[in-house]
Amino acid sequence: MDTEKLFSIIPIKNIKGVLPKSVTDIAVDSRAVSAGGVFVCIEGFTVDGHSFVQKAVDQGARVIVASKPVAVDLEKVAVVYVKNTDRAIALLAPHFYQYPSKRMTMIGVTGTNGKTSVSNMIHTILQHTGERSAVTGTIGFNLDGTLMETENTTTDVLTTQKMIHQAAEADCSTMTMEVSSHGLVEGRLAGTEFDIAVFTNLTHDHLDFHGTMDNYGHAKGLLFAQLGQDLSQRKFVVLNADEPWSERMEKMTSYPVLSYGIRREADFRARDIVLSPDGTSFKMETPVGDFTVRMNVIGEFNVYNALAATAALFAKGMEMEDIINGLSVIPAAKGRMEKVETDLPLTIYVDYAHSPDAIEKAINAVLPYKKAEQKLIFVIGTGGNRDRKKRPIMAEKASIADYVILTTDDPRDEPYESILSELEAGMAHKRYAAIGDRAEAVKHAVSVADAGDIIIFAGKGHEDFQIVGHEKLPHSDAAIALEEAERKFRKGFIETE
Ligand SMILES: CC(=O)N[C@H]1[C@@H](OP(=O)(O)OP(=O)(O)OC[C@H]2O[C@@H](n3ccc(=O)[nH]c3=O)[C@H](O)[C@@H]2O)O[C@H](CO)[C@@H](O)[C@@H]1O[C@H](C)C(=O)N[C@@H](C)C(=O)N[C@H](CCC(=O)O)C(=O)O
Repeated sequence: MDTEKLFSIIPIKNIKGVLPKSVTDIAVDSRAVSAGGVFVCIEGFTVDGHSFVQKAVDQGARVIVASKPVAVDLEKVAVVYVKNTDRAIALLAPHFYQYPSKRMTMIGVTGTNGKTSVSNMIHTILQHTGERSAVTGTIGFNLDGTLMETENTTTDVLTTQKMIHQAAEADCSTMTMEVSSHGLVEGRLAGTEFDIAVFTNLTHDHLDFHGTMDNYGHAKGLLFAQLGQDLSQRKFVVLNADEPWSERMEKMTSYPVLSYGIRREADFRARDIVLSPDGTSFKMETPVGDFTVRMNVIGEFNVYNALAATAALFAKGMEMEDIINGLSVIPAAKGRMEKVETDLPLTIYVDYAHSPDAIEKAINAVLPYKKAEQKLIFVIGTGGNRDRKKRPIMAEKASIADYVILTTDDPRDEPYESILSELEAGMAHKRYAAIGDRAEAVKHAVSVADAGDIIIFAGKGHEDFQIVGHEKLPHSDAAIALEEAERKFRKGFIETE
């Protein structure tokens, strides 16, 4: 890109050295700098990008954007000094990629729970009708079937613009993004203009970051500001009518609202819901008539997710028949009440639930069809050095299960004992074990299970690691549970080690 054009978008304090005529790329991570590119130094929470300038130069950077003095060979590299590099990259990133969000229908999904499932439902339904679609969030960036890993649910502003650009270049008609409150507050969505904003719910989570529920709710509402002002485009807000926070969200936007729900009046409302271990069916009342929905995913929470996805796609202008057809092929989102395939006499689910509300939803997904003779064994863990207030509330919610195993979920460098004792404080009965090592906790869950029982492993979901200390160790609840179950239930099982 022409350098003068690129930097015309930001206020500059001064420039040292000579700017090249053009630059090839832009990076905020020194490890991602390419020859002839720009490196923008970001002052992070843990490290300061200014300390990686030499690395960026060694990688071939031609221009450095900095807010503090940096020592470089000005014969080879130019330095653009700005007041605030966060602000600079928020402007440079969408400018560099030519505002790609304007080239597609952009759907943003926010809320404490349901973001991943709703986003992936929207994506699957679109693909089912042959539309090219991209989706990004906790599970990664899925561009027309190819999945790429991402660091965060909502990625940094540069990665976000790059992904949107890639989706637009691949001729996707729609991109759906999971939007986290961290992402909104930290400006990771600067330059992203959404057409449809979906809000699912707001329950206790991330209060270590936001401080209060009011701040957390306000952060979620920032998504509505991302709808932009281009009124020639169809714009809608989709709100959960059964969620008390939706009333406040509605006051934060002037765009038309489509509501969905089960318990209260809504534009998209489910009734006659039948929940079973193999799927869910219900009648959906919509502004254009009633439809029968059959889905392979389980639990009432997935009825809410389906309603949210339907309202968003209706807002986009999709035919109801196509939406209903698409809902019938939705697979469980990776790690969201995902049934682990096995012919052993156990029903095992892995779920990402790591907030009190999500735990309640996971348990309620199986209670309607759990037989009296079946035990529900529930394994929960919480992360170390994060939102400690939610720990006892999570354990209290988990107490509905017949047997609970309290453990850790990325303990980081917090001792097991403090995590477990804060969880134990919330337990409403004594039918539980507290085991810090997650692998041992998983094995214990299988050891206390009888044939026919149900086990839910909550917290890790799609993740295949456990962060202990500063190390990211490989870990899979499903793999450990299956191995243990083979040993316990399969006659003639031969130990391989
Ligand atoms: C607290 C927080 O938001 N941290 C985010 C932040 O980290 P940070 O400010 O510490 O940045 P850093 O990693 O120290 O790096 C600073 C700068 O140096 C650069 N650097 C770094 C190393 C190097 O060798 N070279 C280099 O140039 C980095 O690219 C960066 O530009 O910027 C990083 C890069 O964008 C994020 O990955 C990181 O998210 C961390 C991993 C995180 O845990 N975030 C959580 C709190 C989060 O954002 N969660 C939400 C919600 C999820 C949910 O809904 O459950 C999410 O959207 O994921």
